[in-house]
Amino acid sequence: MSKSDPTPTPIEHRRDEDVHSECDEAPEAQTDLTSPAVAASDGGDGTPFSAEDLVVGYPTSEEPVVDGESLVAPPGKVTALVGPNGSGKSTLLKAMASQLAADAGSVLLDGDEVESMDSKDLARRLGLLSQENVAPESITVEKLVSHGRYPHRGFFDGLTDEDRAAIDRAIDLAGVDHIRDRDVGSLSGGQKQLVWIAMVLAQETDVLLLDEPTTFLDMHHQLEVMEIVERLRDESEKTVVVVLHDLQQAARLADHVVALKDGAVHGRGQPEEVITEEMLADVFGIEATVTQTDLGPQITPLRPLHDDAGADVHL
Ligand SMILES: Nc1ncnc2c1ncn2[C@@H]1O[C@H](COP(=O)(O)OP(=O)(O)OP(=O)(O)O)[C@@H](O)[C@H]1O
Repeated sequence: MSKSDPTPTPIEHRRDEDVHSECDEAPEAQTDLTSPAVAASDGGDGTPFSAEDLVVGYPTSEEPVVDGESLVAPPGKVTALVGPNGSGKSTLLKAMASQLAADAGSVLLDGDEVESMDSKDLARRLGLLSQENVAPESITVEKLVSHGRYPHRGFFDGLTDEDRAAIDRAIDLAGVDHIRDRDVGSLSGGQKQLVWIAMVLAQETDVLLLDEPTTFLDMHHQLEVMEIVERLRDESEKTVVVVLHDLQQAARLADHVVALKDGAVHGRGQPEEVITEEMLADVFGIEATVTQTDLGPQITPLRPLHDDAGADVHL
C-alpha cells in the first residue's frame, strides 16, 4: 500500500517500473555468516519463503537500496530483520511482499514467484503489516479488521460465517475486543497498531511479514505482540519475517536473525551467532556488551562509536 493510498486492502501490488535494474553477484559461500544457505536447514513444517539476488530501489534513488541480496526465511520459524535506520529493512520487506517491484531477482513463496501471482491469490497466502497504514474516515475497528478478509471474498460477497469467525479470532488474539465498536480515528497510536495487527491476522495467511509490529506499544503490549507471534509460529507453523528495532526483542523472539547495513546482509544465523559485540560495532556503530544467557544474548548498549557521517565520537 502506498503512503497516500487510504484503501485498507491487506496487500496491494505496486510495481514501479522506473526502478533500477542492476543485479549484483551471487550469494557467498555457505560457511560465510552472510550466506542465505546458513538459514536453509533450520526450517520446520511451515511454508518456504525466500528471496534470491534481489535488487530493489526507488525512481528517485540513484543506486539500488537493496543490491543483489538473498534471504531464506526458515519455514514455520520467525526471522528477525534488524539494522540501523535507512538500512533497507522496509524496502526489502515490501519487495518480498511484491508491494515494490524488484529490478532483478525473485521471491519464492512455496515455490511460486510472488511477482507472477494474482494479487488476491498472493494476499490469501502472504500478509504484510506495513508501517504506512492509513485508515479511512469513520471506520470502526471491527469493519477495518474485516478488510483482512478481502482476499477470501468475491467483490460483491458479504461476510460468510467463516469470515466472521476469522475476524473474531483476530480481534481476540490482538486483544482489541473491548474497542471493536470504536472509530479507528479516535484511538491512540498503540491501539491503532493493535488494530492493524488484527487486520493482518484476519487475513489468515501462511506467511506473515511484520514491519515493526511493536511500534507505539507499551511494554505490556509489546510482550503480548511477541507472544502472538510465538503462538503463530508454535501453534500454526506460520513463517514470519519481522522487522524489529529492539535487538533484545529480536534475540528473544527470533529463530533466525538477518542483520542489514546499507542494503547488504552483514550477518545471518541464530540470534547468538549474529547478535555479537562485533556486529553491534560494525552494523549499528555502537559499543555494547553482549552476554550470552539462557534467554539468549543480553545487550547493554554503552556509547555510539561514530556519528551519522562516520566521524569518530569522542566523549
Ligand atoms: N519512497 C521512497 N523513495 C525514495 N527513497 C526511499 C523511499 N523509501 C525509502 N527510501 C530510502 O531507502 C533507504 C532504505 O529505507 P528503508 O525505509 O527501507 O529503511 P529501514 O531500514 O526500514 O529504515 P527505518 O529503520 O528507519 O524504518 C533509505 O535511504 C531511504 O531514504
